[in-house]
Amino acid sequence: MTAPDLLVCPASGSDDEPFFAQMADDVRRRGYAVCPGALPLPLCEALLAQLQVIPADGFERAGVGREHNHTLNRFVRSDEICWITGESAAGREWLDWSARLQRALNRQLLLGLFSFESHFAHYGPGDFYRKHLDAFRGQANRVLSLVAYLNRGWQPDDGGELLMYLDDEAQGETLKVVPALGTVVVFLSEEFPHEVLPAQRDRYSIAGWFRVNTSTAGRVDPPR
Ligand SMILES: O=C(O)CCC(=O)C(=O)O
Ligand SMILES: [Fe+2]
Repeated sequence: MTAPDLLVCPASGSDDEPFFAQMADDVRRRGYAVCPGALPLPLCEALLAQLQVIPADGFERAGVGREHNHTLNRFVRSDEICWITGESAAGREWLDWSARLQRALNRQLLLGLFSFESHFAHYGPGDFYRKHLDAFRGQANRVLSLVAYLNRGWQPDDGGELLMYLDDEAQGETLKVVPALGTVVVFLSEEFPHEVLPAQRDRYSIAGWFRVNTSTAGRVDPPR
């Protein structure tokens, strides 16, 4: 099992556009991008401060599946989540940043991304999210997954990596992403099974999904 060379995005500069262009290019060429330092540090800090003021009951046990298929399943995932609605300044700043990324991806990849939903996730020591796909071909309108990490000073033996299965069919090539502060991952939701390995310490991230509009008469999807 070998990991491919990582194409690392430029890690400095206040302008997001070079990061967005690199992400679009990587997604076009291979379906995913891993971008250390892509989430601007002031935004990381605002989000970390926001995490500290969310009351304990602001987090809920994460579930699996959508709408009426939504179930809690502790064998699949054991993290807790808090949806980002844009009520806080940090939440709004995050949604603005994601909206700019969405526009850049639409411009460069013509994906027709239409809406975005995202939540904070907290994995306590030992928590996990087993191998899964974020969307299933044919039914899903989740097109592109986005994960941003909010962990300072993550050490190699802290664990908690995102394990991506790059080609499930053939050689079983995988890639481990360290959940370090500011690292952003985007990938085609239907294409890449992935899992979160248990960590030794608290692990914070934001997981989000860009969706296309699959509304038909009488059924509004994405639900609002
Ligand atoms: O936190 C991560 O690294 C990935 C989380 C994930 O796969 C999900 O929430 O669907
Ligand atoms: Fe996922």
